[in-house]
Amino acid sequence: MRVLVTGGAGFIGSNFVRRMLAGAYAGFEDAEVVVLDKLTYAGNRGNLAAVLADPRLRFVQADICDRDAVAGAIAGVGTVVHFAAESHVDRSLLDGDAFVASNIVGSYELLRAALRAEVDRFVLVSTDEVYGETETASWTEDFPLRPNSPYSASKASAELIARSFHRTYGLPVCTARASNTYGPFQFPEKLIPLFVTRLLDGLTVPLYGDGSQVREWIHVDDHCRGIALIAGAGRPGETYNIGGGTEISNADLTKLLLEFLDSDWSQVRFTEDRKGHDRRYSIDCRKIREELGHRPLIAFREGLLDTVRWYADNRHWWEPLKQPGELPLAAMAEPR
Ligand SMILES: NC(=O)c1ccc[n+]([C@@H]2O[C@H](COP(=O)([O-])OP(=O)(O)OC[C@H]3O[C@@H](n4cnc5c(N)ncnc54)[C@H](O)[C@@H]3O)[C@@H](O)[C@H]2O)c1
Ligand SMILES: Cc1cn([C@H]2C[C@H](O)[C@@H](COP(=O)(O)OP(=O)(O)O[C@H]3O[C@H](CO)[C@@H](O)[C@H](O)[C@H]3O)O2)c(=O)[nH]c1=O
Repeated sequence: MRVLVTGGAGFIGSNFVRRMLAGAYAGFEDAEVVVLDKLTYAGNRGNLAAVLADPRLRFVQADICDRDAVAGAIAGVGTVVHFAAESHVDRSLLDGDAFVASNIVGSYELLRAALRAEVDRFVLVSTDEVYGETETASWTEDFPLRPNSPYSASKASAELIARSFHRTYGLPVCTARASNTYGPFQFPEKLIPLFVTRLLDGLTVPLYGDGSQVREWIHVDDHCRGIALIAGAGRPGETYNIGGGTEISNADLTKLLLEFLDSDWSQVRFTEDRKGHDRRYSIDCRKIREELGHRPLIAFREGLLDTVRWYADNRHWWEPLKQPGELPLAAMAEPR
């Protein structure tokens, strides 16, 4: 069986490819993997260093908007797992162009190619951010989509196009909406790797607003296992939430990171809030648990501590990725 993994050189995609080639996913033990990745600022061939020499892996550097490249990469593929996207909310607030191109147009191109290639399964990796924000409820899959950032709106747009391909043409699409994901190889722009790498450098960390916003966190291994279960046995046309079950405010998460890194609250700088900042994300994951037997296996505190250790041990990986001054909100952070 051949599996096309778009965005396989990014954070979650590279973890997924390494685990798949290690035989971690039932039904995919003999899979050949084609990685299709443009290698944007967030993509790094080195993320796949452990498996690049594996003869079952083919790496194609191309844009998912490139029709001919996509047609070439998808030939002979049975399952598509579509991770490739612009993924950082703050960047989408500065400039949405790449988000519309990659997340909407690119997803359309892949769906179009998957239809022509008659694939058996197309997993669209979406996000819980498409629901917007919630005060008290935990979202089930049938909650309305109310995305609030250009990023989440672009992801919701891809979902709607995918839905139309299922309804109109019968393309066997499944959609996954996972919560905030953490673990090794995450680009040091998202909260956890940004704060960990800055604290390792002895710098302050920029906490947006009053730090009371709540996110639900899942370890990347638990997220990827959910995606593999959906790829193997998800029902076509269905959407599955994948959550970690740990809700925590950004301020409390920051306290944990300070504790792990022997730092204190004087390292925290409150900054201007993110525009349109969603207050709370929370998902109900009964559907994937009952249908596919998925539940998170990695406890948050242990997973977070392992992740902190990984960044401490892998400075050579993140040191070249530090980009002072590029992000809009980096203006609020001290220069590196
Ligand atoms: N990180 C999270 O917390 C999280 C949570 C839920 C869902 N997701 C979704 O999971 C997917 C992966 O997220 P991530 O955090 O690993 O992202 P990432 O930014 O680390 O990686 C994205 C990858 O996609 C590639 N890419 C981007 N545009 C491309 C294009 N036009 N053509 C080909 N490749 C392209 C990049 O080079 C990179 O390798 C995304 O679809 C994201 O929306 C992320
Ligand atoms: C980068 C940064 C973030 N924050 C806050 C904003 C959020 O409330 C919270 C987490 O921010 P981020 O790490 O950027 O993640 P968030 O915006 O929630 O989005 C993530 O989680 C989503 C899933 O919920 C994914 O779809 C996105 O791809 C992923 O980036 O921390 C800060 O307070 N300071 C910061 O410097």
